[in-house]
Amino acid sequence: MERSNYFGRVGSRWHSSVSAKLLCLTSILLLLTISAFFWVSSAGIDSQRPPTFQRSHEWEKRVRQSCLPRREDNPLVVLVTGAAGFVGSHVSLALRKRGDGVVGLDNFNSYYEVSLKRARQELLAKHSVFVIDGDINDKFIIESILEAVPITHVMHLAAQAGVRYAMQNPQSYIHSNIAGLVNIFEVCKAANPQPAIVWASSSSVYGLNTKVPFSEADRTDQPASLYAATKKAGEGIAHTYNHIYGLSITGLRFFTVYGPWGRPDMAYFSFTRDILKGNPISVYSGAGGKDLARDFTFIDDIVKGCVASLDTAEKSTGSGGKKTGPAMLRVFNLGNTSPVTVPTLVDILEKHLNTKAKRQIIKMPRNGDVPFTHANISSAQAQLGYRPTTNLDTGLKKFVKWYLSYYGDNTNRRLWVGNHEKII
Ligand SMILES: O=C(O)[C@H]1O[C@H](OP(=O)(O)OP(=O)(O)OC[C@H]2O[C@@H](n3ccc(=O)[nH]c3=O)[C@H](O)[C@@H]2O)[C@H](O)[C@@H](O)[C@@H]1O
Repeated sequence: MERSNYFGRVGSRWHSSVSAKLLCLTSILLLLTISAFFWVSSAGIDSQRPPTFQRSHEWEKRVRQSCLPRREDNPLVVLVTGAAGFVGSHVSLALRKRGDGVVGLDNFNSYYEVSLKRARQELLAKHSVFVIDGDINDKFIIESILEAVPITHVMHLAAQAGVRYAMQNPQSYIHSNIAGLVNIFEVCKAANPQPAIVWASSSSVYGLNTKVPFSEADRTDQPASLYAATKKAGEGIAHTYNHIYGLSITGLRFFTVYGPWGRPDMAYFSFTRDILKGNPISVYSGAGGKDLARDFTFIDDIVKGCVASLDTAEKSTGSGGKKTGPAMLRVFNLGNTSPVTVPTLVDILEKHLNTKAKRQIIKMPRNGDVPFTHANISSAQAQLGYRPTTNLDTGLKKFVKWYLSYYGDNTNRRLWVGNHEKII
């Protein structure tokens, strides 16, 4: 055999075995690259988890304990978002006290003093309600909660509230009231079984309407603030998730809610603080010097409306994102049906604080405020048995009692107002 041929043949055999090895090596390398790519990208999804949140057995145990019902007759198992907030903490407490399972979620942001939110969290912990530190935009946390326990209802109260702040920080309203709401709906529609949802809309959707009292069937095309616009958008988004995925959704249009453990950014609260400190208060007046008015609604009445909405919410009809039939979609006014002017609010505060206010009457700034609100609650009365019982004088007396016990009548405490801290 010619050497050259031999080597030729050997060479060609050698070449073919080398190329086979090379091919094999390349495909292994290719396989490794592809799997590495998927591992990294999945790691990328995992690494998107908030560094603070780790789903552990200890965490799951705390969630399950918090959701363990304490009554037999059809207890609810409710995820309350915004549970360290004003309405959220009251609703969580009411549900837990009657024996439902409750777990909370709150991002403890600094829109107002975080210490007040932590104090509400401590109060809930004393009643075995676990409030998880987390943001409604974090899909992983919400999926983890729904996987850890059979959540039957989501009471979605987490939001960027406040009509006037929207002019300072518009993005915060998109982040919480649009993106956050969609995220809640997204996780719920994919859950199996899908929970029913009750969420906080707002009386501000009535905007510049002049027909009073405001009814749910009225057009709501004139929002006066970005806040109101995000709440109106939320109602449209709710319709979409109900229509496509069969989510049972109830929207609640709250009317200027006030009471103990309230929000320091609201007038009744900030007026109280400033009256006690001897600081002037700005009382806005409307066109032609007309007094502004609100249908102020006491927190205990609002809580009854929230709980009745949960109790009457029909099940969602979807399963794992697929709708199997028409689902409940509702919107209710939760107000007091008796508007009171802002100057009268100040009169009542002066009486209960036994201190004269230093009033500065100023023209209502173009800040998203509306001249008045007034709720027609016949729909909530008929379908929820909602009947508000606390008038403003009685409610503010209870608020002032709480305020003085929590802050003391003149102690220097650090308060977050807007996004800066100040001594009150
Ligand atoms: O009904 C609602 O849905 C809304 O009620 C309140 O919004 P608002 O009615 O503006 O409540 P406050 O900020 O407490 O204002 C109450 C009244 O006091 C007036 N005001 C406010 C602040 C101030 O310094 N002076 C003043 O006269 C406002 O114009 C308004 O007429 C809440 O802040 C919103 O989150 C909620 O969505």
